[in-house]
Amino acid sequence: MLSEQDEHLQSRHAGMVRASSDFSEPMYYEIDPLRSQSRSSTELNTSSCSRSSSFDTRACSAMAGMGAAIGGGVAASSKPHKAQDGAWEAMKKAKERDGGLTLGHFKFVQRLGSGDIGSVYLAELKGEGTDVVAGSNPMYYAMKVMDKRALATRNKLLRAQTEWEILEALDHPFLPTLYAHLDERHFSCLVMEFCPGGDLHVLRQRQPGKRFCENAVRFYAAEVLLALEYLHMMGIVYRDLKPENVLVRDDGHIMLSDFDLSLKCSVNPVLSRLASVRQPPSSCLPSAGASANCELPGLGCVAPCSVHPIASCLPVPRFFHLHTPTSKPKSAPLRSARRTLPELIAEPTSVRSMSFVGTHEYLAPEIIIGDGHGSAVDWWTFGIFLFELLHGRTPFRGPDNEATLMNVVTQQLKFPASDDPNVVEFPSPPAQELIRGLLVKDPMKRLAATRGASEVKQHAFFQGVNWALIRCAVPPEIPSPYMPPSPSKLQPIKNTHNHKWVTDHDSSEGFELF
Ligand SMILES: Nc1ncnc2c1ncn2[C@@H]1O[C@H](COP(=O)(O)OP(=O)(O)OP(=O)(O)O)[C@@H](O)[C@H]1O
Repeated sequence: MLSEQDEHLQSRHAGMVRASSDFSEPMYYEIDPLRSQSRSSTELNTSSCSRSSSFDTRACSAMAGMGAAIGGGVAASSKPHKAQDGAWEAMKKAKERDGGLTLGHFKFVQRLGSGDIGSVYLAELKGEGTDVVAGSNPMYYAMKVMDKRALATRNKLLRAQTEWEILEALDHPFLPTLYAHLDERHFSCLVMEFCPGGDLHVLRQRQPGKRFCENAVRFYAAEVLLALEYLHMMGIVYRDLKPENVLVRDDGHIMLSDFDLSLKCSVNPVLSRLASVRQPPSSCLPSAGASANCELPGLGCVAPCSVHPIASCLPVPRFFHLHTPTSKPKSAPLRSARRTLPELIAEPTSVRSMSFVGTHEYLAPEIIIGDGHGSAVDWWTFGIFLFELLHGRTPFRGPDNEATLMNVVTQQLKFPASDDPNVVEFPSPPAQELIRGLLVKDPMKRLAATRGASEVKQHAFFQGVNWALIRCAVPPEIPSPYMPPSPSKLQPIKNTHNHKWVTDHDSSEGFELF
């Protein structure tokens, strides 16, 4: 018999409910009635289902855009934060040497997964990474391969185009680097950074009690928060935050993936003087005693208030400022100077979309009600994400999708009682307060609705996080180095759209697609 968790896991990639987009014109509507509850992303349009001429025009220009680089392989524009990246250098070298990139430059090693608009493969750049001294050090990439005909017949061209445009604009340590876009006759391919650590949904299943300790949650949430902050600053509302879309890099840091449901809009970042910094209730601040108990020598961790055993798991991320009872208290002028530091507010507050997009358990009430939504939906999903990482389930999940949606709109948020009789409160009071602030049903009253990420960063739950140095912090878990499957274990790939797939099981060449 399958446990609830296993069933939940099984249904993650099956069962799909999708339809239109942010363009006012609806495109299609598909439902898989066999699945009562799925974790797939949703793209439903609440209006009628006729296709419009304006869609056709935009879809045609999207198709033209995607075809503009046929055969050449368009490398994404410069990515300053990838200056020292070997994968980036190898790609540049191959491109300069051969005057462009094609699918022929890659050896396909295995299928990593598939989503609504394409499949993602692990691909190796042929002939690169072989070093006489260091030996063979293959350059791996994740390649999202989209069948252009399938995209066109399923009205997904604009989705694919949006994802490409967004990926091309990104340059952030916790967001994917687009190394190249290959536009071949049948396929449109996005070549991105490969994350060998899987996703946070899978990683959570491996934790004791299938939930992360609070320190780990703080680490992952802090990195996701920085990624969301950057996206909002770029005028991108992500709309699909869930553990499945948070991938783990080889160094244990995260990468937010999957932008085909994102919304692009304009934003006007402003620098404002803080009137006051939200101070946590004194009961939430780590006491000297708690700090002494939970601190590991040399790790500089501010321990969370909770004394739950899960919250004290090891290793403690090394991304907090050192707070010890012996730390010199900050002087009053320094404290007041910090309080009046200018704050960057880059929240695209004026954006409005009527689309029904997201994942059922993560949908914000305003999306379900259909009142129009904006960037506040990302703060709602951030609250659900925190809850799920801490508790191993989302707060409003019902027996089926319809019940889930009803619960999101009507049910009060409740934290499950701790299964440990010695623990009075889990998660810690600051974690509960943050989640409550994010899961306010009225988007106007939701935490971060106006001041965005800055407001969340100042919350007591993140107290002591060294935001500037998170990238150098020690993550809760570092994945083991990636080992490619032996050629005999490679599975043939189904050709679903009549294009030619060649599998080569007898050689170490993997398989290729044409
Ligand atoms: N850069 C990557 N490194 C490693 N695995 C990846 C990478 N990108 C995607 N994957 C894997 O491929 C799968 C498919 O990804 P994709 O972004 O196409 O769709 P999805 O997130 O599953 O679904 P959808 O687009 O329908 O919401 C993911 O579930 C993930 O496991």
